[in-house]
Amino acid sequence: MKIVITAEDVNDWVYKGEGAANLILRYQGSLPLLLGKVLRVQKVSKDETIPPMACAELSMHEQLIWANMDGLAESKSKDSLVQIYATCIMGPLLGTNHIDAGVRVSVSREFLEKVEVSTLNFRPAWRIKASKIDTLTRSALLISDHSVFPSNSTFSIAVEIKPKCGFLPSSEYISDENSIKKQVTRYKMHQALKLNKKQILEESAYDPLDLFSHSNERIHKALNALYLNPQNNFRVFLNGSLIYGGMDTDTNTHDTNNSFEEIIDTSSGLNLDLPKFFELLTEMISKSGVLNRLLETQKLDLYDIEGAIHSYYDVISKPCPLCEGIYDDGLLKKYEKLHSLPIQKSIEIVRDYLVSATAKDCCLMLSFRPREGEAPALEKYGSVGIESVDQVYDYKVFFIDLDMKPLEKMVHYYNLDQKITNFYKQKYQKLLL
Ligand SMILES: O=P(O)(O)O[C@@H]1[C@@H](OP(=O)(O)O)[C@H](OP(=O)(O)O)[C@H](O)[C@H](OP(=O)(O)O)[C@H]1OP(=O)(O)O
Ligand SMILES: Nc1ncnc2c1ncn2[C@@H]1O[C@H](COP(=O)(O)OP(=O)(O)OP(=O)(O)O)[C@@H](O)[C@H]1O
Ligand SMILES: [Zn+2]
Repeated sequence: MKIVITAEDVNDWVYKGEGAANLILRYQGSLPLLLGKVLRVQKVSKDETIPPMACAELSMHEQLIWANMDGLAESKSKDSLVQIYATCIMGPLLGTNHIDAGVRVSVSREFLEKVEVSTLNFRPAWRIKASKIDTLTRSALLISDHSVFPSNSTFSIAVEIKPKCGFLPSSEYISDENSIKKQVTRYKMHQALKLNKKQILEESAYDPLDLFSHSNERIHKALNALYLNPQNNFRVFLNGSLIYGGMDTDTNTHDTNNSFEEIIDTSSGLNLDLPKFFELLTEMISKSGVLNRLLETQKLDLYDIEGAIHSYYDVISKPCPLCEGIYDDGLLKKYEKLHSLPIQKSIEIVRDYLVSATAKDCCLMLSFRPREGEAPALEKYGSVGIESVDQVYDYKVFFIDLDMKPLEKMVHYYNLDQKITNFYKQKYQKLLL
């Protein structure tokens, strides 16, 4: 059945959240087909000088990168691109059972225009300033609401985590002056820059290396740090409604800690105090193994942006402006080695870098509910228990936001990397003085 969403349906769709590139609406109407679904609507930047937020149609060079990749290069619309990319490229890497590419539905221009107005009061001011709904597009993605555990039970809890990059790079192409990148995580260094730009109120103590470690103690520590300073890395939903963390990165949610603890302990019927809540999450993360696959995919970035950027210029057949300004013979030799690789190898380096970028930016949605009675959950769900609680929980884990990153973002990646590293080095040097 072809689904067409028109202006008459606007009251059935309410704001759920948004990222930089998409706005998410939750269905609150009565059509059984749409119950438990969200609609992912594309946005456009209000600043025309900023490159597109996501690939619309593939550029000539992108077609080179994604040639022979399951119909990607031939894909004509952005939605089908998003779907094919999530299913065919990210699926095999992350596990197809953890991926939901959704279905494309038609949306009318009037519907999108009305959504633009109806969501205004719910959107963070800085997001409104930066972007608006793309009213020129004619389709959107209908996806299951993964912040709800699909069952008849009375409630479910979901935790959304944006883990970011979980390893320290060791590429030989990182210049000596940036060797700090091999010792301090990108997340930590970026926090310093974000604080300086007033994008956050305080630096987070979250260390992605803890979350990706195989130590339950360190995973627990990471969750605790995410909880204390959630930014856009941690959110909790009760029955699909946000109860902890915000859509606003600089919202300080410390005041809401008490009510959150009360919800997970008594008022929701979950009966978990905070340490047990984290213990349970830790079990789900460890048992599901999803972070292992995510890390492997992130590690496709073997060359670091300091290496991959040179291959990028070969792919787009432009002289490398970076090599023109390097006077260190040793370093120049290394980069020349990259420039002399066969074009297929350069393409592979850039493609792997982009796939890794998606894996460094996606979110995990872990949803669970206490099992009622003896009945085991469906096979596709996992189950966990912790010693301190006499209860089994059924859970599922889904990745969200597995969008392809545009090739032309490579220059932005290089510039941001240098900015983050230089700022951190400066700060670090100041501290040593
Ligand atoms: O570069 P980063 O690490 O800051 O990541 C960007 C994210 O910032 P973060 O640091 O997680 O707050 C950024 O998130 P926010 O807008 O800050 O919530 C986006 O996810 C962006 O991706 P895209 O432009 O939507 O494709 C992300 O850009 P990509 O680098 O993933 O392309
Ligand atoms: N399928 C889903 N089920 C439940 N909630 C979702 C779903 N998809 C997205 N969301 C919510 O909406 C938010 C924004 O969605 P999404 O990450 O897809 O946006 P984006 O613009 O692509 O993000 P980014 O800024 O990383 O590019 C998520 O952080 C999550 O809270
Ligand atoms: Zn070069």
